[in-house]
Amino acid sequence: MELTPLKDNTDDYYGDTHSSNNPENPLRPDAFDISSEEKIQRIQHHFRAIMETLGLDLTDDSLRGTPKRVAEMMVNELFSGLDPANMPSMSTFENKYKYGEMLVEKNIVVYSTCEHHFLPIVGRAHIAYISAGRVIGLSKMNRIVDYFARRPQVQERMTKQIVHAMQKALGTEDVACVIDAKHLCVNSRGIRDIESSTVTAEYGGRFQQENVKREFLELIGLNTQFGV
Ligand SMILES: Nc1nc2c(ncn2[C@@H]2O[C@H](COP(=O)(O)OP(=O)(O)OP(=O)(O)O)[C@@H](O)[C@H]2O)c(=O)[nH]1
Ligand SMILES: [Zn+2]
Repeated sequence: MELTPLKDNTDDYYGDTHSSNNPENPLRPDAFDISSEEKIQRIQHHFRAIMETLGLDLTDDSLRGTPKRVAEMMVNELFSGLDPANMPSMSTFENKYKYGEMLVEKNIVVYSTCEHHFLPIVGRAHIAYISAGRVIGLSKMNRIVDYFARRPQVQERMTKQIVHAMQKALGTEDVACVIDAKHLCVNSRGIRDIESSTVTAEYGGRFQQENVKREFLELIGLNTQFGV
């Protein structure tokens, strides 16, 4: 795995591929050719160079372990959702009780990372579906959010990915997801607006109908006067 050379020495790399229709994260074809252990070693090496470039003394007791700590955190925690091997099993069951209304799993905690600045995204996700014969274990909805959140992300893509995964698992289009999250890249740097948060929504199948959408938004406690 050779690293892509920078095009020049300027501040490029904001990218021009903010494609909203493609819910896949842009991954290199060789993304999983090397092991997690190898990734940790390489990131450790690069992060040490970043710290040294900043002028930090890596012989200091408190800083010595940081490159390894950061590398392990990235590969094993923050970005473990890049690896499809870590996709949670999405156990579904027969809808024996014939529950035909929407089911809402709300206030699911979201910890993700903004792919533009590598700063945290922190918020809540709300998921709903209407069974077409199968029901899903409640915790699986929390797990699927966590899986897609553990990637460098943009919120719009993450919202769509969650809906797609649920639709696939349940065999129905009738799935919706709303995410309300704070982006630390907006809150703690740049414009430094600590109050604003970002709301994204994806409505599949019957959730595109006004009354169904409204019921969902009312159940999760969002003011529907202006729609979302
Ligand atoms: N659409 C979208 N934008 C995001 C998300 N997370 C961060 N951003 C934005 O990505 C943009 C990157 O813009 P740039 O102008 O290249 O970066 P920047 O110079 O750091 O921008 P400022 O934050 O305005 O200082 C910023 O406006 C971020 O707020 C996200 O999940 N979705
Ligand atoms: Zn950002």
